[in-house]
Amino acid sequence: MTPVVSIEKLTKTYENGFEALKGVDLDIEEGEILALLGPNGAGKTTLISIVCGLVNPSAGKVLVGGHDVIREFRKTRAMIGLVPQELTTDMFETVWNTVSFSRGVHGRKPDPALIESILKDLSLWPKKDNMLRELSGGMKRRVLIAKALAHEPKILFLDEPTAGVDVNLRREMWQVVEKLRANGVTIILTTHYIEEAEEIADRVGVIDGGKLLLVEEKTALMQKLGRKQLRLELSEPLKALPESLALYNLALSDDGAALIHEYQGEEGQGSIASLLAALATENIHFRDLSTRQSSLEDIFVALVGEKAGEKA
Ligand SMILES: Nc1ncnc2c1ncn2[C@@H]1O[C@H](COP(=O)(O)OP(=O)(O)OP(=O)(O)O)[C@@H](O)[C@H]1O
Repeated sequence: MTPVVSIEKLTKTYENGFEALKGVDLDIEEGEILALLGPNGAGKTTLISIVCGLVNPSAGKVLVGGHDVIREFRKTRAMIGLVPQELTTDMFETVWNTVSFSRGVHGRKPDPALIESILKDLSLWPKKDNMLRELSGGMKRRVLIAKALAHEPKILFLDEPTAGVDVNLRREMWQVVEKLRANGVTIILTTHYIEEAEEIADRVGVIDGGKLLLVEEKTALMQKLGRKQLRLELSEPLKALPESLALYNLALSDDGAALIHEYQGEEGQGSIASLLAALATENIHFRDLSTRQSSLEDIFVALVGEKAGEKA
């Protein structure tokens, strides 16, 4: 399938000499939700801005729907909706006018029925005649999305859609994103919240220092890099691990009261059965057991290191 966005060897050096992107290659498939994760200053906004034609690349090529974002800017921009972090529109304007105006800016003919359905989808319909300043923070965020959708883009970029919002609103935003995807919109979002990527993305890209460290299916990524842990609470504490258990990836807790077995993805099933048998042979009994799977956050921190850990 031809990617809807194709980014090739993209670099960006700002005027002050700062290299914000260092050769990024990325294909985005139609209809997917891609989450770009990365610490502050990683290059996420720069990347999005280039695709949206707001920042010029230093080298490389970006195609949107097969069109070059520089030479065919009008065509590519018309296909893209961009949801920035903050509302910069006139706070004394009404919701209806703000969203309708945005359609006009992109050269599209007025379509009140469409604006109505966008506002209804985003639960903004009852507020259509309210001024933006009269809306709650969450409603303002939804107006940003409505504005970006008013010209019927095929691709929607969301720059940190849930930064600084409460848990309920975050869940609500995720539902909005899901609904858009169901309508066939391709969605690219940047986020600091790993939980967000874990929850809604089909694929996850990790950017750090201007480089795309990886981009992979979320579930495959978690299977491949995610570690699992089995913890056995022992009936009697142990002073040391018996030698016969050395071949299992086992650790004894500091107080000797628990055994911790780490394994990767699917390899575990077989090893757990034989570990339990070996414990029985050694006459080691346990009173309880629990398992834990490493999250996308663990994977991300391991990849990007402490810098990301502080942010996450
Ligand atoms: N106009 C500019 N001139 C010089 N440097 C810039 C400019 N814009 C961004 N940068 C630098 O490029 C790097 C990448 O910035 P960018 O905004 O793309 O990061 P980001 O991943 O979006 O970060 P954040 O999560 O904080 O929004 C940063 O170090 C930033 O200081």
